Amino acid sequence: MKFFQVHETRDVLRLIEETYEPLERFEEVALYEAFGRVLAEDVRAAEDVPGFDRSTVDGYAVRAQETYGANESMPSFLDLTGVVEMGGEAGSVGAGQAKYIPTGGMMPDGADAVVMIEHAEEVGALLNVYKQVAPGENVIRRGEDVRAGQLILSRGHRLEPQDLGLMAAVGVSRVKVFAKPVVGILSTGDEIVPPETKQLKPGEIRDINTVAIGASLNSMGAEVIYGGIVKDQYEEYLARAKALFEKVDMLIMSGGSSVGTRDYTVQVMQELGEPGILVHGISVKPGKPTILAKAGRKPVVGLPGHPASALVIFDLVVRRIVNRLYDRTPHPFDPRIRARLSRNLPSAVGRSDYVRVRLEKRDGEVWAVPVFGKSGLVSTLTESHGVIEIPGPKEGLLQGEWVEVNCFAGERGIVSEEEDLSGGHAAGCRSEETPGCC
Ligand SMILES: Nc1nc2c(c(=O)[nH]1)N[C@H]1C(S)=C(S)[C@@H](COP(=O)(O)OP(=O)(O)OC[C@H]3O[C@@H](n4cnc5c(N)ncnc54)[C@H](O)[C@@H]3O)O[C@H]1N2
Ligand code: MOO
Repeated sequence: MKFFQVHETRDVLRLIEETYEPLERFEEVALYEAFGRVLAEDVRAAEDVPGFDRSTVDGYAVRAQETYGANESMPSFLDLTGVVEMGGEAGSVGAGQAKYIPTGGMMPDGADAVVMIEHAEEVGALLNVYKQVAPGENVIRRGEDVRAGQLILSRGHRLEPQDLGLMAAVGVSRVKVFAKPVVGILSTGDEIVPPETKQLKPGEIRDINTVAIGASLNSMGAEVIYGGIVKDQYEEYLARAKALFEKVDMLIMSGGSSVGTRDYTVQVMQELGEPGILVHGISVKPGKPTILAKAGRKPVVGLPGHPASALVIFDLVVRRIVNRLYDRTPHPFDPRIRARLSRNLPSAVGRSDYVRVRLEKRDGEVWAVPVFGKSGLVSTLTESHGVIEIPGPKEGLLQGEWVEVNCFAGERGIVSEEEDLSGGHAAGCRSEETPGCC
């Protein structure tokens, strides 16, 4: 009799960290091409940013102590000695003097604060100052943003727009990044036909997983080689898997992961090379029949055929493996949103359950409403914004309990404007289109 030797989720996650190694292929790219790429080395600032003291307002560069006590009825009077030009030398401000300075202009020597133009008045060559300023007021100091020698970004960091801006500021115009991992995906099943198929024959279904998993990989910056659909026929499956395996850094197989008589994925994966199968069966629902293997240095994953299972396991397992290829430390907080559970959820002790939920706003609070449905139903995913975990040791969760919703990555988590849940964005979420969840 065949059965799964299921592994605890936490053991599988540890095994992923310990087993799979970073890619050793790098390339150098210009900043303009670096968005979304993962740094292959630490980046340090070679110089201070800003490189000189700058004004943060349009106003007058002064010596702060000469404005002390100034107010509307008793202004300070200073000699106006000139104008600071943008992008040029600023000269100096002596005792009793002031210079006009635009926002971002270089502070003249001797000046230590800027009076905003709203609080001063030019009267010929004199400046009346109506409000005192403290030393450093309205000034960004040299090196206040970044210090020369400072570590600004670490290896394994995925570059966001603000990171590119920071590197531009310190004069880093090209960066060494990990090569995009090339990931192959192969779907198996006699009943699976391409999505373009107009007329399905009895028993046929269109391939959902290839495109959905491919897009999930693209969202992580991977390059995808679509291996197509292969019949449940061992020799053909093995030949196609071997051919694809040669071209990729990681191989994903969808379907045939269970223990049925025509489920050949385990056998095929075992044939790809040593050390072979590491895990067949994880104590999760959905996704129990997941298979993890390694052939040489390359990760090989067998995803359960049910589309909802395949995508939940992508988020739980495959995402982490791709991050290992990038030597990327997971962000300390994933985009999550706290919500209250709308109903009791029982669960089997010893198994981690991942329950799809839709987020709803009721009386000013965000509620997580379970979206039930078998893992073969893909529409349950588009109706949900994320999943909640019921950890292995728990018997379930209670109605009204606060839960953390692990939001689906990218566009799968869109919450429409009418349903705007948080009035803002979840921590770490930068997408304009996904208030509350991203
Ligand atoms: N005796 C047992 N049978 C099953 C068990 C079990 O523990 N004992 N586990 C069930 C679970 S849970 C899952 S999940 C599935 C996983 O099965 P496979 O990975 O072998 O997948 P298939 O049998 O090939 O397909 C399952 C289901 O999904 C559909 N499918 C497959 N590929 C695609 C695709 N690319 N796009 C859309 N849909 C796909 C396929 O038609 C099947 O309906 O095993 C259970 N069985
Ligand atoms: O564990 Mo399966 O993946 O529920 O359908």
